[in-house]
Amino acid sequence: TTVTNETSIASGKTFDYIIAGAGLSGLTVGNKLSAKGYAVLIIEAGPDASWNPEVYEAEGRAFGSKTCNWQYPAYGDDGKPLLWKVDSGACIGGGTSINGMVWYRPTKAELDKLEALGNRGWNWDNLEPYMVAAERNIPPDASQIAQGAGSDPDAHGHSGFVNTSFPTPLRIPKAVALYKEALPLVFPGLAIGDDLSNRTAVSSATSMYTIWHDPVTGKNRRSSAADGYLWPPSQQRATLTVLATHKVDRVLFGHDLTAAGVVFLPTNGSVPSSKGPRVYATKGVILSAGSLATSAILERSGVGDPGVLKAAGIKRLVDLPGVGAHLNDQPGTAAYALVSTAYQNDASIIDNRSLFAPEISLINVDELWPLTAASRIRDIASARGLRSRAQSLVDARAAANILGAEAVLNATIDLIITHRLPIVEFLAESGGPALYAAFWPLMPLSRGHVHINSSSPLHHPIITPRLLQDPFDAAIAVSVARASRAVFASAPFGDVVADAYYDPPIGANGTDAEYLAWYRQTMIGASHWVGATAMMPRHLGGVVNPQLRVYGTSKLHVVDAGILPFQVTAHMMSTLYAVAGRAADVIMDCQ
Ligand SMILES: Cc1cc2nc3c(=O)[nH]c(=O)nc-3n(C[C@H](O)[C@H](O)[C@H](O)COP(=O)(O)OP(=O)(O)OC[C@H]3O[C@@H](n4cnc5c(N)ncnc54)[C@H](O)[C@@H]3O)c2cc1C
Repeated sequence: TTVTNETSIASGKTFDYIIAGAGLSGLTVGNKLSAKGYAVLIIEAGPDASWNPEVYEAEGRAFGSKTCNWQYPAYGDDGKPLLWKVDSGACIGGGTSINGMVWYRPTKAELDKLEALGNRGWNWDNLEPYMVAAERNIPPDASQIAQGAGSDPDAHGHSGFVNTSFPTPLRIPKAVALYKEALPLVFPGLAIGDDLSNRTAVSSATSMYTIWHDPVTGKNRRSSAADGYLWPPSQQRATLTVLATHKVDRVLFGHDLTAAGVVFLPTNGSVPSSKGPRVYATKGVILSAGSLATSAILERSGVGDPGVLKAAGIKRLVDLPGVGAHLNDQPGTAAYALVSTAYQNDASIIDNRSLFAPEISLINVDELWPLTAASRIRDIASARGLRSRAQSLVDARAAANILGAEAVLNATIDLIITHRLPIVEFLAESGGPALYAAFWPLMPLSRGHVHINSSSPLHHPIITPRLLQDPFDAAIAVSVARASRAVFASAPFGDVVADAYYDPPIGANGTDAEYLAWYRQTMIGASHWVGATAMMPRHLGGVVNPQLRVYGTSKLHVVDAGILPFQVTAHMMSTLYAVAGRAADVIMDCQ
């Protein structure tokens, strides 16, 4: 495999396939296509950062690090910048080079819902084998099992390329034991188990990560998409070329809007975009630049909402208002409890290591609202149509998007009500002088958008997250924030916690308005962006069809997190490796 920064490797040349973005999806698809003998070029905007311990050491990355991170600005509806920046992978490996590495699987119900939204073939039965194929699970050892870790062999793959395992040593075992005792007291019915990938039996467990333990250095190492699909000696092949530090500007179309290649340029801006070199593809162009960048490439190529294209000075080729609409992420924040001084130096309670969230709990409506679940569900079910209409009118100004928003909303409500899928993720942690919980609504109904406002590929996309705009999301946020305080105020923490209401200093009698105001002030996106190029029927505001082909074009596909129309109730990677694996087969079948 050739990996280079040299423009000349691609300039003026012809490949079978060109892929934009060497992140999770681009590397998975590129690996599979090149294995079949196709000549594949992947163009990645960022560098190869595999030499950097911030990337390869699982615990080497400081929070908010700029290494391999676009740190995109985000904006409110008023166009003013928000206080937080959006983390997004910016080197070979994409998000998997900087992410939190948490690994567990989604459920059958939600993957089947992809198909129910009009995407034939995209269901659990077809995707699960790809999840299995991607993973190489390393079971816990006896001491990890004794501390609550466990791995159900049926819920994992065992001979893939992405390593999954528990950290050595496990983190904060005494605190995790207290969390396991306290959480079901506050969320009655929560099923504490040993493997969150087996969701038929478990809804809270010790976390597993995409890591492996290196006995030579004694450190936990990240297992990124590049570690799995690009660097291994067994995966080297003459048919794969990766051009790093170059950005795809736009797609070149031939006759009948058939994708024929791309214009690209060095990410450092050393070549003006009007002079960007071209590279050609005979079989297709695949956009895998991620939820936050693929829609920008489409828009610069003339595919998108006519209003957006006009404002950016781009000639319209395909009227596709779903591009950049339906953007969705989970709004997260954290609440802290002060640990009594006697325990502040106890490493089994506070270790200040950075493998995030040693215990993860997934909480459903009955557990969040034990006394009022039925009436809450009635409220949300009766308001569903009105809500999506109002929201989408603000978002996208297009009829198809309103219908699409409604279809997604109905699907989500069905998953919450009929399948009792979780609505909150609760992550147990400690740090500094405190124990703390981070949390977010897991399947938020609010939706934002991401668009360009200029034709330059060197300008960042304009991300408008619109987190917590929907009243249902806001109600969940307030309730889980309150519940987090109750966890730290519960009997199991009696000895360890000195102040359950340490930060924010809002007491048990704080009002909903106070909790909501604090939540809005402190929240950031959980980095699980989906929806910007949704796989849905075109009349619902979809951008790609079930073959992942962009509507109105030929030989142009999107394969990345943006094609998911809604959140899954698991961190993204397990689903995305499966989606990308199947996508490669679907795209080859199109030939
Ligand atoms: C901070 C953070 C923490 C996360 N934690 C977890 C976690 O614990 N568990 C989990 O499962 N998921 C987690 N995720 C989410 C997960 O990493 C992403 O969902 C996943 O990487 C998305 O894959 P993708 O292929 O869509 O895009 P990415 O992996 O982001 O890849 C897109 C690539 O395209 C490149 N690119 C962008 N624009 C262009 C262009 N114009 N031309 C060429 N290349 C371009 C980017 O540099 C990037 O390398 C996290 C993400 C982040 C950012």
